[in-house]
This record gives sequence, C-alpha cells and structure tokens, in this order.
Amino acid sequence: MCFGQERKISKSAGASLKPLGAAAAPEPELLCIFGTGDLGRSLGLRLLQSGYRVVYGSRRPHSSGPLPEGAEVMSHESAAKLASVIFVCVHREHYEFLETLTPHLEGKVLVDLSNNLKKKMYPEANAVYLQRLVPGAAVVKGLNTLSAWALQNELLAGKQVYLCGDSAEAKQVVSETATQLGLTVLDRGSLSAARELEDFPLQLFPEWRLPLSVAIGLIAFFFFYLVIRDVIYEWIVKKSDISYRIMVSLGNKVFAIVSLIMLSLCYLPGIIAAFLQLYRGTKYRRFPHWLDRWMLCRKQIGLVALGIASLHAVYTFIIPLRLVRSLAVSVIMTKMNNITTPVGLDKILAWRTESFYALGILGFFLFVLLGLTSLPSVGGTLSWREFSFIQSKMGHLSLLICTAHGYFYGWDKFLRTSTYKWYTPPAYMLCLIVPSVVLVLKALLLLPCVDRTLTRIRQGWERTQPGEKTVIDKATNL
Ligand SMILES: NC(=O)C1=CN([C@@H]2O[C@H](COP(=O)(O)OP(=O)(O)OC[C@H]3O[C@@H](n4cnc5c(N)ncnc54)[C@H](OP(=O)(O)O)[C@@H]3O)[C@@H](O)[C@H]2O)C=CC1
Ligand SMILES: [Fe+3]
Repeated sequence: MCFGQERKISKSAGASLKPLGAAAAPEPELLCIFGTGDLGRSLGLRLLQSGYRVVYGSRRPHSSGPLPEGAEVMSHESAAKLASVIFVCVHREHYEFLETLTPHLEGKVLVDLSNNLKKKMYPEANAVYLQRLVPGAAVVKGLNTLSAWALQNELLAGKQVYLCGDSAEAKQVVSETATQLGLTVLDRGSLSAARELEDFPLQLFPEWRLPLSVAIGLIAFFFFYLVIRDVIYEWIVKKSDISYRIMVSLGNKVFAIVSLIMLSLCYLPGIIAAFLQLYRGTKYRRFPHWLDRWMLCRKQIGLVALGIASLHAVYTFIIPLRLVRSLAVSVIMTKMNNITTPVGLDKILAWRTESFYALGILGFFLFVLLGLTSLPSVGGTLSWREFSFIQSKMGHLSLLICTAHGYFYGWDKFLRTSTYKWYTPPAYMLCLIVPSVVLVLKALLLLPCVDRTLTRIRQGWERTQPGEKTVIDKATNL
C-alpha cells in the first residue's frame, strides 16, 4: 500500500467526532528503522519519546543488542512490510542488501541518513545510489546533519535540518516527523541536492572559521609586536632580560587587546551597513558579499572575544599574586639595607587605578551578559525588543566601558615620548583605534537628524536619486 493512502486513512479516522470518553485513542504511527547501530538506536529512542511506534529491521533480530524500550526488532523484510516510512541507518557500503528487498519497498518512503568520510568519495551521492537500487521507493535525503549523541541527549530543539527528494509527498511525510522531533526543516529541493547535503557534516565549524582565523591572526600579530617592543627592546637597549614576562604579563596584554578589538568587530559591520543605507537612501539594495558574511558571523566573533576576555580576567587575577611576591622581596631587601622612604598615597593615581579596575569588571560583566543572551536557549526566551536592547544598546555600552578601561590603562602615557620605543606606539594604543572609531561612528548615527533618516529608511522609506522619479510621482503625473 502506498504511504500516502495509509496516512490519509488515519487522518480521516482521527477527524470523525465521537462522544468524549468513548473515543479509542488513535494508534500512533509505526515507523521503521533499518540498522540497530548508534544512529538507529538514538533515532528510535527519540521517535518513541515523540509518540511514534518503532520497529527495527536487522540482520540479526535475535542478537541485536540493547534497543530502546518499546521498540520491536525483526528481519528487514518483515519490518519493511509493516511501515510506510523507513529510516535507513546503515552505511552506504552495505546498501546492496536493499536490492533484495525491492518488492517490499515499493511505494515506501526511504529516508537516507548516511554520510561519507570525505567529499566526492563515490561517483554519485548516496541517496541517488539508493534510489537507483530501489527505483520503486521515494528516497528522501535528510537528517544526516544530526548526530547520535545529539539525538540521545535531547539537543534537538529548534535545530535546523535539511531535506531533499524528488517526491514532494514523501518530503512532507518526513518533514512532519522531523517537526514532531522538535526540528526545523528546510527543503533543499530535488534529490540532485543530495551531494550538497552529504557534504554539510564534513565541514568543520564553518561559521567559526572566520572568527577563529581573525582571532589567531590578531593574537599572533600582537604577540610578536609585544615581544619586539617589551622584551627584545629591553634586552638590546637596556641589557636587561625580562623574557620570563612572555608567559603571564605579555599573554595577558595580548588577550586584553585582542578581546577588545574583536568586541568592536562585532559592532563595526552594523555601523558600516547603517552608513551604506544612509548613502544609498534605501534598505532594499543588497549589501556587498563580504559585509553579509561578516554580519552573519557576529555572534561567533562575540563568543570568541568573550572566551579571550575570560582568559584576560583569569590572567589579571594571578598578576597581583606575582606582584605581591616581588613586592615582598623588595620590602625585605629595603629593610635589609636600612632604607626608609616615606611612601605617600598619590590620590590621582589611586583614582585612576580604582576606575581602571571598576571599568574592567563592569565591562566584563556586560560582555558575559551579551554572550549568555546570544545562546539560543536564553535568547529564545526574550522578545525581539528585549533581545535587540541587550545586543545593541548594552553591547555598545559594554564596548564603551571596555574602551574606557583601555584609556584608563594608558592614562597620560599617550603624551610621554618614552612610551614610543623605537618610534612604535604601545600595543594597547593600537588596539584602541578600532573601538574608538566604532564608538565615534555610533555617536554620529545617534545624532537626531541622522537617526531619524536611518529609522525612516529601515521602515521602508526610499530617497529618490537625482534625476530619478519614484513610482508614485510617475503615477500622479500621468
Ligand atoms: N552515528 C552518527 O552520529 C551518525 C551516523 N550517520 C550515518 O548513519 C549510518 C549508520 O551510522 P551508525 O549508526 O553510526 O553506524 P553503526 O556501525 O553503529 O551501525 C550500522 C548498522 O548497520 C547495520 N549493518 C552493518 N552491516 C550491514 C550489512 N552488511 N548489511 C545490512 N546492514 C548492516 C547494522 O545493524 P544490524 O546489525 O541491526 O543489521 C549496524 O548496526 C551511516 O551511514 C552514518 O554515516 C549519520 C549521522 C550521524
Ligand atoms: Fe583589562
């Protein structure tokens, strides 16, 4: 029997009205899984928990190992006869056995979840091969981006999965099941897209690649910049070896600098986009590809920046411990040499230091808040307005505070010539450039006249270019 007919019958049965209490609960739909391996077991467990009945088709029905409670196991042939939708959780290399089952798979939906170890491993996509082996079935490729681990640990809520196949009806059936599992389904078209879907899981952290490359590039640049200015300079000019500082002090400076630059890189693309919209006088023209790509990985840039800022926080905690030790040593030395120097408190210096720490702590707190709200499980509980308030307003505030933290660190060192070793500015001055530019540009966008125009553009208003007439003008002139 065709899968479509079976489903129609069960739906119409469910729709007939019966008195309360007298209605027999409709029997849950029966789904079949071929293969009792890792994926088969995890998928079966999740399907059972979502209210389906599950039957396994196995080579060894009597010794198939522990299966989810409530599932039945039998031969492939018997299982295929019972269900209209079959999830094939077997490696592609073993697909030949399906050819012998062709008569029992006629009119059924075969869901191909297989993946390969590398791209272009076989001349044709696994799902296309499966369709060739079983021409009478409707093959749907999909759900292959899930992992057995995620299925077992209920990490599916809202996760996007892809489907493709030549039968719209078959895709609809699989899509309904996936939605029932809490997944969000995206139809990628006909079975010819199967190769693309099979390549997805082979990508290693695709959306993290750019942020991580930027972070590594910045860390490497500032590390060498600081080694040259702080260690090599001291060694050559002052003949003093302070290379031990590479481990903590230098690392701490690098992490502080890179996290601040990366935080500003989260907000820079939004500002460039706003100026582009103001310049173009419309929001309906596409942004350049590089800007689109940059905007799409802002969350990852922010999370990498947060990770690096956390390292800076931890390093900052251990630096005083080291300083206290050096100070203790110097006090002992002073006492031993009978030197007594009255020490007065420099109030300005004290204010600067206190403000520097307070801004650092506050900035880091807001940074953590931004990171937490960017997680789907937290962000999903916020309304759009709450989310944009935290990510935009609090985000810019966090950038402002962290940048001020940097300026307090520099204080009046900007004006001292001794700061510019070998005519190069200190690294923290370099790192303040991008955040300062972002903040100045943001302040410009907040000017009432600019803000008003931008808001109008974002609400759909379009400025006509010189010599160009709007559709409305033309219409009224007619
Ligand atoms: N594990 C994962 O997280 C994911 C896996 N996948 C894909 O799912 C498929 C299965 O993966 P996984 O469950 O990890 O693999 P396993 O090796 O754990 O299980 C494969 C199952 O296939 C069956 N099988 C093995 N050899 C044959 C054969 N010669 N003929 C018929 N059936 C056979 C066996 O079941 P039985 O003994 O009952 O017959 C076996 O348990 C693969 O294509 C994989 O790429 C996709 C996404 C995630
Ligand atoms: Fe700091």
